This record gives sequence, C-alpha cells and structure tokens, in this order.
Amino acid sequence: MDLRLNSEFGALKAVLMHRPGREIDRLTPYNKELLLFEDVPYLEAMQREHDYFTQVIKQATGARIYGLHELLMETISDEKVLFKLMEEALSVSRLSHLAESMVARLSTSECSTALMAGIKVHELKRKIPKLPVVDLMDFAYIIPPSPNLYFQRDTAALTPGGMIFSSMKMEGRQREANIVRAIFENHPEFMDNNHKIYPIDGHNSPACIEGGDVIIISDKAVAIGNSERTDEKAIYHVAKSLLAEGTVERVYEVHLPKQRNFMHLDTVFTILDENLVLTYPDALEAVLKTSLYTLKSSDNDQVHIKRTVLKESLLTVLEKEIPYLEIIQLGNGNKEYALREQWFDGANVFAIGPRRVVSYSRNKYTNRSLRDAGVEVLEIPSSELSRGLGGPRCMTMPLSRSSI
Ligand SMILES: NC(=[NH2+])NCCC[C@H](N)C(=O)O
Repeated sequence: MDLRLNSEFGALKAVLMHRPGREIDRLTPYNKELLLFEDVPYLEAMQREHDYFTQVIKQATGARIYGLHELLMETISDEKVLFKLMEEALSVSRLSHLAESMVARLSTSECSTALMAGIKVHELKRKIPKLPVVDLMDFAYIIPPSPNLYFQRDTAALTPGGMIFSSMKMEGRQREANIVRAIFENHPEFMDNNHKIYPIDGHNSPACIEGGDVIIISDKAVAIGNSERTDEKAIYHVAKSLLAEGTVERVYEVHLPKQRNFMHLDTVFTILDENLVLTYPDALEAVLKTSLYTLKSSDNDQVHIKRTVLKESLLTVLEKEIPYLEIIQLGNGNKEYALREQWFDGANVFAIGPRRVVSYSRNKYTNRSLRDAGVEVLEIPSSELSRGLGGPRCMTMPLSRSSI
C-alpha cells in the first residue's frame, strides 16, 4: 500500500481508527481540560457508538479497517521498538531509566496499555515492587494517558506527495504521534511504503503540525491551517518538502482564529466531491489571511520556495482551485443552527466516497442540507464520542482511496 492520497473523497479502501479504550477512563473533572475534553465520557457507551461507526464504514465501503491497538501490539513485539517508545513515554516524567525494567517485567499487552492509557506509580509498583521512585506520590502518573487517541486524523496526514508525521501542540496529546510514527516506520505492512515529508531529518524538536489541519484540495494543491495547533514554521517546511517532491504544485496556508472551536482547518470545511464543499460560512467568508507557497527553483539539493500573501478569502481560493464549486452551508443556512452544529463538528463529516459521507445524527440541519444537495448521509450516534470535541473526519485516518 503506497501511503499517499490524492483526494479527500475517493472511494475508501483502507482506514486507520482507534476504538476508545481504558485511556478514556482516566478522565476526571479535574484533568479533562488539560486532556482536551469537554466532559467525562461513559466508556462503554462510547465504544458502542464507535463500533457502530466502524460497522457503517465497513458495510458501506468494504474498506479494510486497521485498529491502532492491534497494530501497536504487532509493532512492539519488536523489543527494540518497544524500548524506544517506552523511553520516550517515560521522558515526560524524566523517568526514562525505568524503561529497561518495564520492558523486561511487563507483558506486551501491559506495555501497550501503559503506552495508551498511561500508568500510575501504584499500578507499576504492583508489577515491579521495588520500583526506585520513592519520592513520587502513588497516584502520580509515570506515563500520562492519551485519551484523544480515537482522533486518529491528527497524529499524521497522508498527502499526494507522502506522509506528514505530526508534532502535536498540546501537552495532553504529545505522545500520540510517537505511537503512530513507530507503527508506520516499523510495522512490516507499512515500513517500506511511507515516503516521509515531515519532520525534516535532523530536526529534533520539530515545529507543530496536526493532521486535522491538512486538507487535500486536489492532487496538485494542499491547504494547511495555521491554527491553534499548527505553526507557520511547520507549514513552511511541509510546503518545501511537498513542492520539492514534485507532485503538489501549490500549498496554501490558511490562518484560522486561534480558538478551540476552530482548532483545526477541518472544523470549518471538508471536501465531499470534485466540486462540492461543506463549510461553516462564518469562517469561510471572513478574510482568513491566506498565503500561497510555490516552487521558485530547485536544482539538486537546493530548493527555493516562494510565499505570496493573497488578498482573498478562503472561499475565493477554493473557487479558483475547484472549478464549478458548489457550496453546502452548515445548519441549512440558519446562523444559529450553524453555530450549534459547528460546535459538534457539523463540518467535520467523513467522506467515504464521492458525495457519500458519515455524519453525526445530532447535526440534523446540516444533514438536511447535505441530502438536499444529493449527498448520501450515513448517520451515527455521538452522545459520548462528541465529548472530545471532534467529528467523523477527526476519528479516521484514511490510508487508501480509489484515485480520482
Ligand atoms: N481533526 C480534528 N478536528 N480533531 C479534533 C480533536 C479533538 C481533541 N480533543 C483535541 O482537542 O485535540
């Protein structure tokens, strides 16, 4: 499987997802904000909703669904990979020296749980009684939990030119990208097929970028949100690699207001077909400053790119890139519904094929506008899933689609 994608809507053939697990039960009223949740979810109900989502995708597309947990277990059966991941995970609490004994004393399954759901001092003491951490409180985390893992969109992004491995902005998500990168770089099914675009070799603390900010406009153009989560510097480096690679000819940098409801570019628009876009009108019509990166010159190792600040709205940019653009507005044209439904990721539908989407059933006005425009809408429940403030697109990392 060549890990590149040239559209947001080609018929889905393979996707990576994560069924919420024990990491969700780590959320409390006190840590939920740090861990980027609006509320404390009920895990079993959340799993039922997620299973329903997975079933809908399977039945509608026959796509192969990869589960993060299974892939992680297969990847860390290689002890060297496990050791490195464990060391990285422990470095947050400056306890990397415990990696050796953890890998030696814990089973592969216990290690994968520790990597995803975190581990507390007293939990590890049960497994390693003489743990040398006397000065730590029993309830402190040795490895912090990663409850946002079910938002697989954000940990990496596939583009027409190759793969971006994210560098996550928020403390509560930083470890997720390490897990996913370890899988793509070491799992036999993927390791030889990923052409890495970012981070640049030798950059040890790369500027931040998250997958939800990356939208493929066509096989020649990619848009990246300069947002709460993605930095200008990362966009510059991604643009340079993509343009040097040669498939993509234009990279747009779209400035989003740095606020939670616009955390990623995919919270304001998604592409559903060759000329069909779903948008949150308030964001799109605002002149979100947009810059365009193109290739100036490239000979051998020397690549120079040019950045032009555009004086037009994102809407105008989309109209230029997508001929005969048709726009569907969130909330069926009603501002108040649009506001409510944008909060619950109405714009964040997941396209499983041209004009075929999975959408939260709660976003009823948006779903109505989609159907009126001839889009097939497969609805899923979201009472618990939505508590993490992400929608169907956020929960999926497509790995293969029919090319357009
Ligand atoms: N692609 C997206 N819009 N992802 C939404 C992620 C939500 C997650 N709780 C966060 O704050 O990071």
